[in-house]
This record gives sequence, structure tokens and C-alpha cells, in this order.
Amino acid sequence: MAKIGVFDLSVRYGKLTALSDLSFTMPEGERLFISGPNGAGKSSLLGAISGAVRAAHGRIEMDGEILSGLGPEQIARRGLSMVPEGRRIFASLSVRENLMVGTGLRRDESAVADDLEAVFTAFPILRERANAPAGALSGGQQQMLAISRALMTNPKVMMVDEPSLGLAPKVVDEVYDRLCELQKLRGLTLVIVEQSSARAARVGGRMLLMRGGRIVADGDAAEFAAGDLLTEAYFGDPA
Ligand SMILES: Nc1ncnc2c1ncn2[C@@H]1O[C@H](COP(=O)(O)OP(=O)(O)OP(=O)(O)O)[C@@H](O)[C@H]1O
Repeated sequence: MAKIGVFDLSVRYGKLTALSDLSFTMPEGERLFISGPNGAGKSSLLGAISGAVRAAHGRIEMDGEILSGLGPEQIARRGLSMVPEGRRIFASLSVRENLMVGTGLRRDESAVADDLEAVFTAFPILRERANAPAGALSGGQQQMLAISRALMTNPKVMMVDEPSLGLAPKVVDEVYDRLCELQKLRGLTLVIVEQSSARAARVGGRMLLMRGGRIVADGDAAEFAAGDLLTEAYFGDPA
């Protein structure tokens, strides 16, 4: 059974069609990059899966259960967590308070404490700065905080919208290294919006290339970057 299944999904904003009859499935533990130019529909796809954006038609499933029609909180309770574009941390709250925001739906207090320890072990800087206001962190540290906050919900599936946005290449490397370690450690199914197919190829995984609200290619990220120079030239590559 697929971990995530998307079937004939369409999303419209008024008269504008953002996603058009889009379908794909992904198995548990997969790392899937979603790439494509501005306006391709990448964020709309993540929004529809997480319940933040309403589908015009189609069906989304997780572990065979239909998610369509459920709200973001109900979907989060089923184990799907989202790291939004722009990170959206609470600048005036401390790092620790930001992390605890992610645990609002959980009742398992001792497991929450274990997860906090695991996050602090993965990102020692967050332990060091636990009582500092999150707004005082650097951009890369804020991205790590946003990822950690999502992990504190104890997700099975995590979706990250453009983790490299506005970060220096070296910091992006570090964010991806940690993300991949955590995926392995927790057996996460990971969906990442990444504009740079070269970056996706370096990290490794499957890639869906979107354009105009449709999937135009689906394959190994490394093969895209190595073999399809025309695509690369057409879409450009900010990395
Ligand atoms: N809330 C909204 N209301 C109206 N139109 C929207 C809304 N959100 C997105 N759109 C439009 O839907 C299309 C898909 O946008 P979306 O943000 O999903 O693409 P994207 O691939 O994530 O783009 P980017 O890389 O720029 O973030 C675009 O034409 C966009 O202008």
C-alpha cells in the first residue's frame, strides 16, 4: 500500500487552475523532490496534501485512508507534518517554546521529552540557544528550528517547502545533511519542494518535475541533472 497516494488531483483558485488532474504515489520511507519553475503548482500540491488548500476534485490518501475533506489539524493528527515556505517560526518566543508548539496535539509526555532530546542531539545549536528568542537565530538555524518543530509532532510523513530559500550554499548543505540523517533515523517519508534540480541530484532521491500544474517528468533526481540538459537550461538553476 502506498504511503501517500494522489489521484486526479485538481486545485483551482477562482478561474485559475493551479493543479490539473495530477496523480502519483509514493512508498513509505521515500525521499521525493518536487521541482519546477515559479507558479508550477508545487506549494499548491503540498497545501492540498496537508489540508490547507481545498481540492476542486480528486483524492488524496495516506496509508489507504482518504484524507480529502479533512482539515489540517485532522491530517496532522494522522502523522503528516508540514514545514512551510518561509519557516514561519515565532520570532519573539524562545527556541524551546517554538519546539513545544509542535507538540500541542500530543498526549504522550515522556515521548515528547524523548523527542526534544533527539532534536537537541541532532541540532546542538538549538540546545545551546534553547532559551533565546527564535528571531535571534540565523536563517539556517531558523530553518533547522522549523524542521525540528515539525519533527516534534512525531510525524510519519514530513513535507518541507523550499528549505534552501535564502540560505547560503554551505548552510543548505548542512540543512540537507541533517534532514537526511533524521529521515533515516526516524524512517520518515519525505517530500521536499526544491527549485534546484542540481541540489536534488546531489542529495539524491526521486524527483517530480512540475510545470503548469502538471507532472511533466518523474524519475531519479541524479538522472535529471546528469542527462536532461535541455530541461536544466529551460528551467534554469539557481544553485
Ligand atoms: N491563494 C491563491 N490565490 C490565487 N492564486 C494562487 C494562490 N496561490 C497560488 N496561486 C496561483 O496558483 C499557481 C500555482 O502557485 P503555487 O504557489 O502552487 O506554485 P509554486 O510552484 O509553488 O510557485 P513558487 O515556486 O513561486 O512558490 C500560480 O499561478 C499562483 O499564482
